[in-house]
Amino acid sequence: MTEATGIVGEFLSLKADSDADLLAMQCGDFYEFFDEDAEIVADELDLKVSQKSSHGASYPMAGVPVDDLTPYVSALVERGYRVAVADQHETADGHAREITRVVTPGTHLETTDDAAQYLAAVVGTGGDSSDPVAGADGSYGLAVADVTTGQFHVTQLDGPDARTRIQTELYKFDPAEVLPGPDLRGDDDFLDRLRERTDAALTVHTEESFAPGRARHRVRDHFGPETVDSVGIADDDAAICAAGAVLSYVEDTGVGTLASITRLQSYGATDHVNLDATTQRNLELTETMQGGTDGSLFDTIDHTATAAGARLLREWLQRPRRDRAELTRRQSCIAALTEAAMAREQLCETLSDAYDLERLASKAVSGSADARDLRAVAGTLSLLETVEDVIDEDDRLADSPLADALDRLDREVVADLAAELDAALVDDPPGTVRQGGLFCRGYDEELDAVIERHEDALEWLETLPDREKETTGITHLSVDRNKTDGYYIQVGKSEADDVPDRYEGIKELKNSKRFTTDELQERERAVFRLEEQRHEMEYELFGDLRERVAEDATLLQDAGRVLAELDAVASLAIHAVRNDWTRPELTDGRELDVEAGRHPVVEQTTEFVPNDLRMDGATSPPDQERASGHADADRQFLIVTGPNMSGKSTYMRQAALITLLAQVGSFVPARAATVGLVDGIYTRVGALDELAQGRSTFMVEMQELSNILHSATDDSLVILDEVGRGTATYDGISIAWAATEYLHNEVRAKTLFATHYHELTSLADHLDRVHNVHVAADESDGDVTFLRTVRDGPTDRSYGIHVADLAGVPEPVVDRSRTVLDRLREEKAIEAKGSGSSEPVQTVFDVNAGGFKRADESETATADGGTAAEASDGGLDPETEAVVEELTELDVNETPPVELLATVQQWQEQLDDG
Ligand SMILES: Nc1ncnc2c1ncn2[C@@H]1O[C@H](COP(=O)(O)OP(=O)(O)OP(=O)(O)O)[C@@H](O)[C@H]1O
Repeated sequence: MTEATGIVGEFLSLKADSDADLLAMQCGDFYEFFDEDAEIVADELDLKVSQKSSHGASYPMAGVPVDDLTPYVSALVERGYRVAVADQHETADGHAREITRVVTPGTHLETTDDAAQYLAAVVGTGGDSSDPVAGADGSYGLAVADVTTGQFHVTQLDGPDARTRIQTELYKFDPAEVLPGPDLRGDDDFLDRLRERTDAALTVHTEESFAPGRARHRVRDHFGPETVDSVGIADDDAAICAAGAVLSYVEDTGVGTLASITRLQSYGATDHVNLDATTQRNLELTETMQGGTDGSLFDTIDHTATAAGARLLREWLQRPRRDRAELTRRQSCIAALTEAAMAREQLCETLSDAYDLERLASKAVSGSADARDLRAVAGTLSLLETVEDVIDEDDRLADSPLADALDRLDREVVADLAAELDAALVDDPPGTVRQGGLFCRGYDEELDAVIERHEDALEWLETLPDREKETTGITHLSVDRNKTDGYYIQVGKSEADDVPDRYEGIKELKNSKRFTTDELQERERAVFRLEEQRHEMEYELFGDLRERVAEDATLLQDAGRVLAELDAVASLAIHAVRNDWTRPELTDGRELDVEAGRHPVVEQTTEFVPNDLRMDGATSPPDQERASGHADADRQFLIVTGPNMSGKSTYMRQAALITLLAQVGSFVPARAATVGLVDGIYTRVGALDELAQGRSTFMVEMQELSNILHSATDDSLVILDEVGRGTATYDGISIAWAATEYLHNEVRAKTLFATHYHELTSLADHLDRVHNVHVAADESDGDVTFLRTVRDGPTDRSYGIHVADLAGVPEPVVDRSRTVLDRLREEKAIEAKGSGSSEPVQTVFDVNAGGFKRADESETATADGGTAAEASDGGLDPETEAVVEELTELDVNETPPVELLATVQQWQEQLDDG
């Protein structure tokens, strides 16, 4: 094939120079995609493909009008493509095109999603990555930016497990795009985990941008050397490398938002509660286990009025804090708002008119804000005054930290900017900045003069029809304008012959004729000239105004943050009031004492039975405890037993969510609660279907357990649901047993452990801080009533068969299971039911003797002694015999319960067939 030339050739060569997945190239009034790109785009966005011939060859082509590019690029980026945009500009000899920006998932400014959109770089220095579970020593740096709001967070983790911990840190941001440092690009384990845990696009950014010298220079250059020192990362090479790479990437993509990244925020490993991705998923913080957002914690408690408020609230849930002062501050704001009902409503009503100032700041900086955006800035800034009034007028709010939040802003500068924008822009400006109509009179003298002349000229045109009618006597005469003919006089056909000589015909239509005159042409030229002049002047003035706003980007970000914070605490107050939540007492101890606690999500849809939870704070130091050997020490490890479906998981998640909400600064669903602040919440939640999925899932379960045992500390909260269930019973019990001992003796974390292994309950007799609780149920006449009440002590039995019944397992199997269970319980014998004859012959498995006997036989035969054959001699058909044989070989203790049920069902079918 010959090489493409002309416009397609230009497209292909630009494309080859970029590392984007797709290129949109401006060709006059359209952005075109050619060749393969055209096909991909047409497919993704349902565009029409046409053919472009170029020097004998034909290429697929798809295009969108210039003004419509943004939504198309957004849709493509949201589908994971990196889209380069080549703009056309005029040159002395025609025009030229060049790539002006590459829009990527992490630098996409026009996102339609209100949630934060993070671009992250992660860098490792030193350490050995050969141990995938424990991670490696060394230093790992993470920099995370949200170009849509200008947020920029940096951290560095060192020492043991730094690699694993930095990954956990990364997942918390749920990044849209990740730039792995040079050392991590070949690390399959790291990349695999990243792909598993996030939907982030992985991008290879130039190695030089990660180089320590260059990165340090860039970071200092961007934020100022003092900032780097003052936020305490001057010596953190890994963090600096990551930060430098992010800045360089944002600059290279050319989306123009680099300047909106104004504040370097560094945070330490101890600022936030450790919440790994598994725990975020298990606790359904922002998404449910099924993947939807409805029914997540965020969905339940979010009553925010603004997108920025919702974004902040979500961030609070994903990154709970450990700083008691900050949490108490949030609590005090919420407390004041819960009491001041009227003021709260006024505040929310005011906030509902607020726009997303953080995002508007980024749009101003990147030059993409239009006049409506700047009007929104003005309107939102002026709301601050109303907000201040609302707070001032209610003593409870005025005396709370809510008032201090506003004081963080330089109110004079805010007022000046709002006033300037108000004076500049008309109330309802058009959505385009190139066609004038943006500015108020009085803003700029020169513009006013042009506008006046323009309007005079327009008035002459508007009054022209009346004058012409009068001088010519023509009745059906109008003056209009269109793109091709410009201004024209239109006369009805019947009078078209009566026009004066000065009328010059330009077009004939079915019922009318169009004319122009010398004077009209002259006036038209004047109008066009003035129009163009006005558009240009307004465009230029608007550019200046936008730059002026961009200079105040930090102020807008701060103001946006304050409003978002007010919105988030107001939302938490609303939820607390509506659901009767209470302010928890926060302590630096280790207790978790909840009176009449509820599950924040389940209580929305269920008549919830509240439950208490008591885990003690003070702990005797390990040596003292060992020395004393006393058995009734503190209560810090609860083994939760109870029937299936009784509410064990709900109870444990409730404990985790109450702790989490307390560390968000929120009120909690309980009558009263004292929460000792934790450094991390770790959960391992088994799903029943894992049984069916086999060994690999068990492997995952064990990896999660391993992570918990490695990461949790004595300040953590650990929730274990059914650990060890994915393997044979004895293995499972042993693992659960050993994990309990390790957590109790070595890790010493506050732990809740739900289990069906009744054997574990005896650990309470051996380990000081282990206590049993159970979710009570009532059983009478074979019916189980779930009481949903948690009581001290272990449960006395399991109710699995009742659940099998509820789940619709066929009646015969359920009945049969009951019999089998009764027999097992009585440690008597299981009978294998025969069929085929009117008088079923019973073969009996004697649990004590481990062998079979005929029901009418008095002697027990041993399992290995050929008894089945003897029994068959006594009249068993071959199907029954086969079942009996299988039954003989089945090890009840080694078989998971569900499998046991399935086997019983299969036997029944076999016997029925026989
Ligand atoms: N305190 C409560 N009040 C009302 N309903 C509850 C309560 N606790 C749990 N439930 C409801 O009971 C059902 C079962 O709860 P859950 O899944 O916690 O049971 P489980 O004991 O963990 O079950 P399994 O052992 O089968 O995993 C859920 O539908 C839940 O909504």
